Amino acid sequence: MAKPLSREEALAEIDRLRHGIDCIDAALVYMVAERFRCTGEIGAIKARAALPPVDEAREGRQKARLAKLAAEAGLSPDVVEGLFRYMTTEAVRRHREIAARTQQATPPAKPA
Ligand SMILES: C=C(O[C@@H]1C=C(C(=O)O)C=C[C@H]1O)C(=O)O
Repeated sequence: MAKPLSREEALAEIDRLRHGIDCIDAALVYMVAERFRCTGEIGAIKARAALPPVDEAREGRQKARLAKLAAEAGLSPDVVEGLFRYMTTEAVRRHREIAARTQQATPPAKPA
C-alpha cells in the first residue's frame, strides 16, 4: 500500500501536479485557437468556391485516425471522439456563417 502523506506533503504534490495541468491547459488553448484559425481559412476557401461546409468523407478519415491514436495513447476512443466532435461541429457552424456572409457580399451572377 502507498505510504500515507502528511497534509503538507499532499498539498505540495498537488501544487506540483497542478502546475503541470496549467501548462497543458495553456498549450491546449493555443492549439485549439490554431486549429480554428486553420478551419476558418478552409471555411473562407470553401465559401469562395461554393463548396459545402461539411465534408463527411474527411470526417470519417479523421475519426478512424483519431481512434487509432487514442488506442496508441491508452485513451478511450469515445473520450477522443467527444473532444473532436465539439471542435468539428463548431468549425462547421463557423463555415456556415462564413458561407452566409460571403453569399451576401457576392453580387448575383449576371444572367446568361
Ligand atoms: C475543416 C474542414 O471542414 C469541416 C470541419 C472539419 C474539422 O473540424 O476537422 C472536418 C471536415 C469538415 O466537415 C475540412 O473540410 O477540412
